[in-house]
Amino acid sequence: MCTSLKPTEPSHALRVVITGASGEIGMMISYMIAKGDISGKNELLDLVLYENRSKMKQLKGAISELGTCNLGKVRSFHATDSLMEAFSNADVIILVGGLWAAPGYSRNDLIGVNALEFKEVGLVLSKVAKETVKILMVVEPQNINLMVLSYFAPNLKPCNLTGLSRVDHNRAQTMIARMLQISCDKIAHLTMWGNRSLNIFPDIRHAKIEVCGNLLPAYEAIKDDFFLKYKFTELLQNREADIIKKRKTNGCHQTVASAAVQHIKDWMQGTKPGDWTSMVVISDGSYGIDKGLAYSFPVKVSKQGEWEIVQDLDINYYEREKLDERVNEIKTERMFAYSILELPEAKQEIEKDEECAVDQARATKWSFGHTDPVPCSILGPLEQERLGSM
Ligand SMILES: NC(=O)c1ccc[n+]([C@@H]2O[C@H](COP(=O)([O-])OP(=O)(O)OC[C@H]3O[C@@H](n4cnc5c(N)ncnc54)[C@H](O)[C@@H]3O)[C@@H](O)[C@H]2O)c1
Repeated sequence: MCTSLKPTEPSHALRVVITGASGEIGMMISYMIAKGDISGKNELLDLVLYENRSKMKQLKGAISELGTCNLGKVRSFHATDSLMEAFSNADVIILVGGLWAAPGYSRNDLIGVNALEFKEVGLVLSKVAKETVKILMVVEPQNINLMVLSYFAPNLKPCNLTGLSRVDHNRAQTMIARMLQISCDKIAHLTMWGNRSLNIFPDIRHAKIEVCGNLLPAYEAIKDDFFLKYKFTELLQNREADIIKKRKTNGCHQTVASAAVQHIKDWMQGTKPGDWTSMVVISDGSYGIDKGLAYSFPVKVSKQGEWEIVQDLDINYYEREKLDERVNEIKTERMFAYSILELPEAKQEIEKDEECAVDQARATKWSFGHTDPVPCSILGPLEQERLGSM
């Protein structure tokens, strides 16, 4: 005979934390996760939504609404303005709260303010993070914020930390799919290298497209080398600004939210067999990228949720240059963040850079000049028409 009227629930639920949860992107991510977009078949969720104290009223309102959506996967909702409380025992942490690149803010403003924020986040994580926690950095610039966080939470290992480069990965995949009038899942082996900036470097040369059951190199399937080499990157770089202008909005919230949720799902359940995705991870020195630098690589994830960098892609001279440009950009921004935080590494890097500058000046005498082999051209009306509807 049943002696209790309380229904039984499994004792374990996945504890997922979202910061900046009452913002545009945080709200969308919360909804997608609450309806089960990242959880396994029978997995329940405890959803912890963190906001600044000044936003608690809005957050509680947002939770009231989510709570009436009949989203079957959620066992509990919890709102908090305490990082310590939010991060304790968390299985997944999605960091969305932070300053964004609103008009009037420079990239350096963004780096400076967010560096101070992620110092605090790192310090709290160093005290309460679970050994197995999965942390996704959504706030820009993801690479720098991730390195700051990791500096102040040295107990976290690279396997705990990733950043979002899936936004541009998804955009590139969708743009190719629309060009060929096929579904996105027919496109594999795309990579966004480095960081998310106006100089994003998409790698289409290694991409494959499924045609009649066979995987063809993208260049062979698309048959427009000029477009792929010289115009695709430019289009991708302008994609966000284009959408924002057309929609008269301040950001591509759906794009970022769905990329973040897909990133977490892949990280928890594994990438598609035979394919990979793009993730910002802490470099182990692969492809000659400095060890310890947060950098977007081709990454595959096992069914057990362990990521690894895809190895042995051949990198040509032009790609090498682009990869190294990204490294230099990230290192310069890291140095700026470290100097705001008055870290000893900033001083050391400045000294090292000064030595390098002297060495370079000496070496210039013997080096021969190199110019970028890719001219950056403006789109012709035909391409604009062709891509206008994407
Ligand atoms: N990875 C990407 O490709 C990409 C693209 C666009 C935006 N973003 C990032 O997404 C983030 C959210 O964008 P949004 O459009 O939702 O902005 P939003 O302003 O609508 O929301 C941001 C939320 O963060 C909160 N917040 C601010 N500082 C905080 C702090 N110190 N701690 C916790 N919460 C804090 C705010 O209260 C606000 O609710 C931005 O920081 C932006 O950098 C990432």
